[in-house]
Amino acid sequence: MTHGTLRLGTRASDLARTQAGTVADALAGVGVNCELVPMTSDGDVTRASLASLGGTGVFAARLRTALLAEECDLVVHSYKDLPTAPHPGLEVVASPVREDHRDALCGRDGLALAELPAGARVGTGSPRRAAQLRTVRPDLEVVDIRGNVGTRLAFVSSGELDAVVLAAAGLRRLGLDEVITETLDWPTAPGQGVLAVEIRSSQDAPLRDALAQIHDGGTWACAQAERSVLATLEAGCAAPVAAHASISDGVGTPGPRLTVRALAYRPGGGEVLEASAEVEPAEAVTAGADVARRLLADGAADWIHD
Ligand SMILES: NCc1[nH]cc(CCC(=O)O)c1CC(=O)O
Repeated sequence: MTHGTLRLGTRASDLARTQAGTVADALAGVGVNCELVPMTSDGDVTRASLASLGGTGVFAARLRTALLAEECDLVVHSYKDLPTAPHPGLEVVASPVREDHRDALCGRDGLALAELPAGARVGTGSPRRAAQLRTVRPDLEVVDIRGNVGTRLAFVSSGELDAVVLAAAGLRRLGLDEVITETLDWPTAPGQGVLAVEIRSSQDAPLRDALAQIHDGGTWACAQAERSVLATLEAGCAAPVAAHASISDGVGTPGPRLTVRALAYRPGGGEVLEASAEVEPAEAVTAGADVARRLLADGAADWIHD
């Protein structure tokens, strides 16, 4: 690397900065110093719906523009928020070890999902979480919310909502574990809890070598399987789709196995399609595409694309 200190581009939210900070710390551990370059995107400054801003790629787009313009040397995304189409001139090259992939219920008065009274108001901005809530608890009122983690939690502390559902990863990274009243065991969004480090395709071997040292191959294989589901479904991160992969340790067996499970939910809840596969980790992408095609063959497209 020609530069002493690398410029690491991040969205400006507390969570994004914390995520970027974990990458900066990991790089420092392998002898590479970074300074954070926080950037505000349209998605951060408006209350308009994500769809009206041109979809879920708005957060990533700002960082990618800055990376291509050489305003920074690398950027950190939540893999969950990154569109599946590759971006010309850029490459996602590394993911550190995955944080908790699960969803978390943050309820008032310590309440778990089954303990919420009938008619309780539960906030989420995710069509997947809304469909899952409606399936498990059709008697609840699901309320569409937006905003960063602090804004969402404030709906509960203010009494406006009885609970919100958030990614456990974000809460844990922010040190907010104590607001979690239940970790939910339903399947989650492709890439949830995984960070994606992106650089320019033209960048040099020393940077790539440093990133290889903070990379986790198992996390990567799982994320690629999950994203392959999304790509094959031609779904965005706002689709009512869950995909989760995990890897067995391989101890006492011929080698590790990757299991990928994909689900599509009827947006109103109550109906779900499911497919899964178990393969060698090297077959992650093929397995993800395979389970997605089985969902499509079973009629998932109507739920995903409306
Ligand atoms: N779509 C917003 C978003 N993107 C990534 C995370 C959390 C961290 C992660 O999943 O890696 C969140 C917040 C949430 O879903 O509660």
